[in-house]
Amino acid sequence: MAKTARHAAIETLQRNQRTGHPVARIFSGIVEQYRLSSTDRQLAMNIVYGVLRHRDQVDLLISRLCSRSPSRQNPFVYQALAVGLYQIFFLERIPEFAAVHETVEAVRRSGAAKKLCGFVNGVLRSGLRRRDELYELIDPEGAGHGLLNHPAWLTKRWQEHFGEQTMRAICAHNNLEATLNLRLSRSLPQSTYLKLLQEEGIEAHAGKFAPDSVVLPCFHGSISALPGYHEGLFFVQDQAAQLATLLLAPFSPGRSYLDCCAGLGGKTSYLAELTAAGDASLTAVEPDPGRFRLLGENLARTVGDHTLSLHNSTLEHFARTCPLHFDAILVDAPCSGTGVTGRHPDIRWNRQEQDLLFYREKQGRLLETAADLLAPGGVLVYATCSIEPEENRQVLDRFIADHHGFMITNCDEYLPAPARALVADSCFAPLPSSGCDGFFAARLTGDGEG
Ligand SMILES: C[S@@+](CC[C@H](N)C(=O)[O-])C[C@H]1O[C@@H](n2cnc3c(N)ncnc32)[C@H](O)[C@@H]1O
Repeated sequence: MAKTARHAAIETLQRNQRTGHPVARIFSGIVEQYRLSSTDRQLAMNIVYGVLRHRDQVDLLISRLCSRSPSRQNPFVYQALAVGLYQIFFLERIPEFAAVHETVEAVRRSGAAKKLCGFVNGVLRSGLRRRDELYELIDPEGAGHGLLNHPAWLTKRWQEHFGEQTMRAICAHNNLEATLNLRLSRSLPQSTYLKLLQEEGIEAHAGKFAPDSVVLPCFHGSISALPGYHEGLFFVQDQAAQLATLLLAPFSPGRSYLDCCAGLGGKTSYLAELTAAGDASLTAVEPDPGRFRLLGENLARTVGDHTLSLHNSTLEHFARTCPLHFDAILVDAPCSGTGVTGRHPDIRWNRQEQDLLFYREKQGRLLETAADLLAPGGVLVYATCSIEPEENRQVLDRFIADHHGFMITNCDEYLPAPARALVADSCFAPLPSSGCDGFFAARLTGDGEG
């Protein structure tokens, strides 16, 4: 039987709850399995991300409308109720009838007993009838003031580190739909691309902080359909990630650069652009085979014939066999991702506080390994998309305590003027509420600074 957007949404949420695997990975498997049309894919993704961004509010609705609490519901039924109620209370463009009917139909097509379909139908209809009263209950500006849609351990530590007001601003930001951010190829003037988007009827503006960035505040289509995709004229990348790459300056001819944790190549490809004028050598390391394949594809699309040396291995393995030293090294370390839980809302529900200590150890080891590959007078940039001190300052403090030759140099002079407001204690440290992703980057230099 054909599967629909609602079924894909319910199934994705259920698998995410059961396995803790990233929603993006689960969803792309489901899209392929169900052969969803692009419209259904878009709707299903909106619903999944929306439910995760409004989890506390949706759970409160379920508690009010059912005698059983969310945790005691059958998992498929629980996610079906969440999907139905999210559409009724948050997606204005979906007609009420479709929200209820399509959700109940998805439950029926999953093979659920008639009684369960009737139960879901009854709860959703009751939600519709009591909509005004329930809206008030979940309104964060009113009765729902305590509903932050983040786990308590995370809001508690943000409150301690940043204060109540900033913690609330971060949560409010994370609960909004994320913008799409592009980094343009340096061969393409920002004004030309903005005009091109305008001609296509796509709303866009220049990024506030990063010089090569363009922000699409409400784009819902396919990225490969944007003008210039196939010509490699842009890379999807948040402004914070773009700015962190600038810290590897200087980009002068003849220097050698190493990207230790290249991932999908966002920063590698920017580095290739920044060094394109000179005769620089660029090396990138990424152990995950799937990411390494995409890294190759992304670089082929955006960087063209720039000479790059790519290694599908861990940094530790690479370091054991590499005879070279590098003038500038980027350690964009694996992390908890608490700075990007607006863009990836599943992260907030899948992480636990003790994960931070696991990451801290791994990040420390990667930084140590990278430092051994640094040429005298070189620059070492340490970065994460976490806003937790364990993964940022604590990693640096431990590293500097063991490596007396290293010190943190102020990021200020390597960033464009508007981004300097995002520097704290010499490090680049924007919070998610600042207008770009939450991020952390420090620029370290050894004896005889480069
Ligand atoms: C934060 S992501 C990097 C994002 C990337 N720099 C970008 O801009 O798109 C961290 C990456 O580190 C990789 N990684 C994990 N363990 C590693 C190791 N031991 N050595 C090198 N890379 C590692 C992960 O596979 C992941 O792709």
